[in-house]
Amino acid sequence: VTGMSGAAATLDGEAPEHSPPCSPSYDVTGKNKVVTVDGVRVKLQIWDTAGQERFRSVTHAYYRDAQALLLLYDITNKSSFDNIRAWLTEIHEYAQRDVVIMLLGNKADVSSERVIRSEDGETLAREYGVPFMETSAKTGMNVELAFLAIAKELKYRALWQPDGPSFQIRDFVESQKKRPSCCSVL
Ligand SMILES: Nc1nc2c(ncn2[C@@H]2O[C@H](COP(=O)(O)OP(=O)(O)OP(=O)(O)O)[C@@H](O)[C@H]2O)c(=O)[nH]1
Repeated sequence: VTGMSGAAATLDGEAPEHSPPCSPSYDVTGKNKVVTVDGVRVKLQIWDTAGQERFRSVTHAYYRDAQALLLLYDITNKSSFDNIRAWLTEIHEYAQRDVVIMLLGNKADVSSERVIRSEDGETLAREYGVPFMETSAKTGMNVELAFLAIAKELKYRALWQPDGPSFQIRDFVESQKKRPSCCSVL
C-alpha cells in the first residue's frame, strides 16, 4: 500500500488483432503488464519496494533506472503521507532526471478511517508538479487508470514527433479519475 513502485516500458509495435485501437486492454502476467494504447503495445515491467524502504541502498538500485515511479501513501496513515516528501527528495537525487512520477493515495474505500484529505494529496502533488489521484486496491478504483496514464506518457515520449499531438499526463489523469463518494470527504 505504501512506498514506491517503479516501471520501465518497452514498446512492442502493433497491437494484436483482438484489441481494438483506442480502447486500452490489459494483460497482467506476473509483474509484467501490457497496456495497449492507441494500437501500440506498451509493456511495463513493474516492481515494488515490498517493505524494503528501510534499506535505502536497496531501493536506490530499484529506482535508479526506472522510467516511471508510483508513490503510494495510505489515506488512513499519516506517517505514510509524511514519508512522501522524503521519497520525492530521494527521487530528485537518485532517479532519472525525466522520470514520470505519480502520487497515489490508496485505501480510498475506507472512508471511516481517513486521516488525509484529498485536498492534502492534491496540494502536495501540485507543489511537486506531479499527477495525483486516490485509488483503492480493494475496489480497483483508478488502479488501471494509473497504469494507463503511465503507459500513455511513456509511449508519447518514445514516439514523440515535433508536429504530432501533445499529451499532458496531469490533464489526462484529471479528466479520467474517479473521486471517492461524497461521504468519504472529511
Ligand atoms: N481496504 C483496503 N485495504 C487495502 C488496500 N490496499 C491494500 N490493503 C490492505 O492493506 C494491507 C497492507 O497491504 P500491503 O500491500 O502489504 O502494504 P505495503 O505497505 O506495500 O506493505 P509492504 O509490502 O510490506 O511494504 C493488506 O492487508 C492489504 O490487504 C485498499 O485499497 N483498501
